[in-house]
Amino acid sequence: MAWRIMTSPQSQSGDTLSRLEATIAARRAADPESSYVAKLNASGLGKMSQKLGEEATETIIAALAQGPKELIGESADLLFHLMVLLGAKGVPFADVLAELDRREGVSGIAEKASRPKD
Ligand SMILES: N=c1c2ncn([C@@H]3O[C@H](COP(=O)(O)OP(=O)(O)OP(=O)(O)O)[C@@H](O)[C@H]3O)c2ncn1[C@@H]1O[C@H](COP(=O)(O)O)[C@@H](O)[C@H]1O
Repeated sequence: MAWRIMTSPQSQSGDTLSRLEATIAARRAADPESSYVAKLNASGLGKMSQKLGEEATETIIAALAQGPKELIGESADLLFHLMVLLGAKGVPFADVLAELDRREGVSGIAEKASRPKD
């Protein structure tokens, strides 16, 4: 049976990640004892990058060996940690969306073939 993922009306509006970006910005300077976002920021870019890598690995494991519920959970962790890293680097999420918009309609195969040869 095909899986049907239930989405909330809120997440369908497409601004979930934008709201998360604002929350992360607001929590960055909070008390690391009570805020995970602040704790991550206090620990530095190295730790944030390491967490992103760990969540990517856990997402891969979920995809290969677990079910949709686990894949959804790990994907949420992955996106959250990516948003924290982008925030720490001062990269607006809108810039990432703009890059995706720029790529829209350009086949990955064609784009790769058009790259200059070494
Ligand atoms: N979306 C999230 C979110 N997703 C995952 N996590 C946390 O990410 C961590 C990842 O779990 P892990 O087991 O991999 O991490 P860990 O082993 O506890 O960490 P390490 O000891 O390895 O560093 C957990 O502590 C999760 O609770 C999140 N923490 C916060 N948010 C959002 O950020 C907002 C602000 O959070 P605070 O800054 O904590 O107030 C929240 O209201 C949420 O909207």
